[in-house]
Amino acid sequence: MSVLITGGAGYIGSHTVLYFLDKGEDVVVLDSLEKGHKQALLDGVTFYQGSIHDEALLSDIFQKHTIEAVVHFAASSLVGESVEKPLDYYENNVIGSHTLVKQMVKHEVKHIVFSSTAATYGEPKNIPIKETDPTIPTNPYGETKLAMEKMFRWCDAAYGLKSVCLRYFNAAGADPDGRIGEDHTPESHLIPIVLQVALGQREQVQIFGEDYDTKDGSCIRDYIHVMDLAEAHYLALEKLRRDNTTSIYNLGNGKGFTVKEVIETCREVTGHEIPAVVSERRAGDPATLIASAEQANQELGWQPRYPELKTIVEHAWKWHVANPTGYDKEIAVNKR
Ligand SMILES: NC(=O)c1ccc[n+]([C@@H]2O[C@H](COP(=O)([O-])OP(=O)(O)OC[C@H]3O[C@@H](n4cnc5c(N)ncnc54)[C@H](O)[C@@H]3O)[C@@H](O)[C@H]2O)c1
Ligand SMILES: O=c1ccn([C@@H]2O[C@H](COP(=O)(O)OP(=O)(O)O[C@H]3O[C@H](CO)[C@H](O)[C@H](O)[C@H]3O)[C@@H](O)[C@H]2O)c(=O)[nH]1
Repeated sequence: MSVLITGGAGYIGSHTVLYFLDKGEDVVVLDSLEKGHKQALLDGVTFYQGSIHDEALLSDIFQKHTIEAVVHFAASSLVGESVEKPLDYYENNVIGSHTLVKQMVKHEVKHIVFSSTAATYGEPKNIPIKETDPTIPTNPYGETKLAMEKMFRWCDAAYGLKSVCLRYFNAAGADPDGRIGEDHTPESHLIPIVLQVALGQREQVQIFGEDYDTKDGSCIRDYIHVMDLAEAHYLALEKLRRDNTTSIYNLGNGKGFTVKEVIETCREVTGHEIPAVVSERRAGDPATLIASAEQANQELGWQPRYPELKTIVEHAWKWHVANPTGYDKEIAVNKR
């Protein structure tokens, strides 16, 4: 029995593949490589380069392998881009997932673990945010993820497809052993951008707004280690196998850090000065996003192993120092 991991060559997907392999799972990866990296896949992974839109390819994969469950990362996930190109986001995230799920139903695959996001909440009513809080997305990206969550609920009622939707807060860090890391082009996430400044690849980091209602005026986010996310996917799959029920969980540390605190931690870890300038707010950024992950703690038995921001930055820094230009130019094929 195999687990199909879509988007498995991307940042969070590749770390999850690593975790699943370490757990002895048989993994099949489908990724278009539009954003992902072949080099992020270690030896021994069965890999198909292609799209979740490709029905024939999906059908082929479901016929060739005995797929027990799907872990579905493949998506477009830039908030700003989604505002400019909503139709692209509906196409890749909603229509793409619809095509995938249709094939799952056809081939009687009954379990899916889905990458959802804190962006489903929009501007939060309460901090920390609970799964039962209102979901009113402020951008098309969050809206498409919420649409998928709802589709899964109806698919449970109609076809018995059981899903676990994981609403991640801010993924960060890298494999502690330095085998793989984060390489997005263009990079939009705070921590890798700050580390690129430390590496001398950018002159400075921009702080998007310092007039928010927070302790130092910059936005607060809940940063969660990518390997802790990977583990949560495994625990979600185990829960599906055990209980066969549909559910939704927040994944975060329950602790928030301002943009300025993140930059300061990066200065401590790297020993570099890291110039920062304050610029305009970025459209669509809520002031504060902090997860209540109590439900995942209790029902999945999930406890983050690397909750400290310093550790998260240290692991990211280790990979960036070893791979200053990311995968394409520096890294050879990884060996487990
Ligand atoms: N990074 C975060 O902080 C964060 C937070 C919340 C949710 N998420 C979600 O987690 C998932 C993974 O995020 P990531 O940061 O690893 O992104 P990523 O871009 O690194 O990974 C996504 C992968 O999916 C692949 N892909 C995209 N469209 C595809 C398609 N149509 N067919 C096949 N492959 C396709 C890309 O090539 C890429 O390898 C996404 O669904 C994202 O929305 C990410
Ligand atoms: O150069 C930068 C980049 C980011 N930021 C700030 O740093 C914080 C974190 O920004 P990221 O871009 O790293 O992450 P986001 O919080 O915007 O988004 C992440 O979390 C979201 C859920 O909250 C979505 O799921 C999304 O996919 C995921 O990337 C934000 O306040 C942002 O304004 C800066 O100040 N300067």
